Amino acid sequence: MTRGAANDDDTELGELRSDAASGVPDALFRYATALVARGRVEEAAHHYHLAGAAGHANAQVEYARMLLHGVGTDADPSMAVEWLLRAEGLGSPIAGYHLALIGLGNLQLPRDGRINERMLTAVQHDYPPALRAAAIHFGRKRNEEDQATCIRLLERGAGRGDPIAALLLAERLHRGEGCQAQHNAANELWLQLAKHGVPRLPEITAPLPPPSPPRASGEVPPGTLAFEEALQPAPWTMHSQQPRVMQVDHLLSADECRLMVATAMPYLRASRVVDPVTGRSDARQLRTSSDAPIDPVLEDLALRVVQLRIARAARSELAQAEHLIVLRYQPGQEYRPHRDYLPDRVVQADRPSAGNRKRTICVYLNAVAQGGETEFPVPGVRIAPAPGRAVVFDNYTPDGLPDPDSLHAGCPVQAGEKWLATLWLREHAYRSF
Ligand SMILES: O=C(O)CCC(=O)C(=O)O
Ligand SMILES: [Fe+2]
Repeated sequence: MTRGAANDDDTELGELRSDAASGVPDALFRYATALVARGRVEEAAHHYHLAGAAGHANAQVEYARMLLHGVGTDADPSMAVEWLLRAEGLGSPIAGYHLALIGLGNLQLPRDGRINERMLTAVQHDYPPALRAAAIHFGRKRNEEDQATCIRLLERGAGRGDPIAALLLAERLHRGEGCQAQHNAANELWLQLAKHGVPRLPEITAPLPPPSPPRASGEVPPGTLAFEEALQPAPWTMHSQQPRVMQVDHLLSADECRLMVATAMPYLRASRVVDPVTGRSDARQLRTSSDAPIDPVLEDLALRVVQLRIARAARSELAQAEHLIVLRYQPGQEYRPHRDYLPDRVVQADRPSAGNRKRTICVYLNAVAQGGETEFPVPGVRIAPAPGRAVVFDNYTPDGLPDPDSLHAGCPVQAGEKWLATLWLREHAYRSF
């Protein structure tokens, strides 16, 4: 039960309700927002819809987000796009940001040049999630100008209250990445964050990823937003042909690894895995780590770009990916030998049209002091964690059957922590946008 739902003393809500009775769009919007804060999402969706229909752009955006994620109403991503286009037509840069986010999936909207244009508009309007995504984008580049842009954008985001921008900025200031080291400024940021209950990130450093190969249209000049760079599949080295096991080095930048850890930290819980025999999600002993399944509601554009990059490194589409999982192993924790494909009954119960988990990609997010390798006992392959490195492997044989030889394990961590991001990739589209 939610706080306000059973509370007749909620005078603030009562006042907002009587204001909303006037039918004035902004009053409807404010009432809906108060309802969301009290967890009354069905009523909120209804009132956002009313305000949106009356031409309130921010209500249109909020209603669209509810349609996109099926919160307070049935999920209807194509209707969500229609409402966002309406709001964008009324001049909302936030609507444009959400359209860019949807466009990355290439399902409800084509993944075209509009993504960069919309992002740029949202950046120019100082919308914090857009600032964060642009900062991380420029932070991958090797030239000084883009590195300085990354710092400036993180400063703008942090100044507008984005805790993740502040965390990323503090790490860069502390280490002098893209700027002179400024320990006092970093400490001040950490102090402010701690006051809001935001802990420091674990230590994550990584070399800058290699520059992406030039496009047909030539090099991207500094200062250009070009998200399509994430589409270029990174080269891999083959460890085994049967089953196929590949390694991709320097896939993610330090900012990208830190973003994943920062997003996951508040949601970590003891891991559960699907028991291959019972199909039940209670075999705790198989995986002793903690994990954070990242609900798509939590995905900002930066995290979508990173996932797109990861999916493409596995020669797959973002839409085929199940929801991102971030895992943390502490000393002694491990993921015992297992296979990632699901029992048929689980596939039947969860998006059967997507098929099974054909391929997996795991990305190591930090340097593990000792242990934590990913081991494939059948081909005898062992891959050591390194920040930004990925391991890609097939769970299916080339003839399209579950491959028992895909057996693998996350070896026990002996010292330090291991952070890992996993995308399980289905045979067909799993996501709806
Ligand atoms: O921790 C590892 O190295 C392996 C993780 C894994 O097997 C998975 O996430 O499916
Ligand atoms: Fe696995």
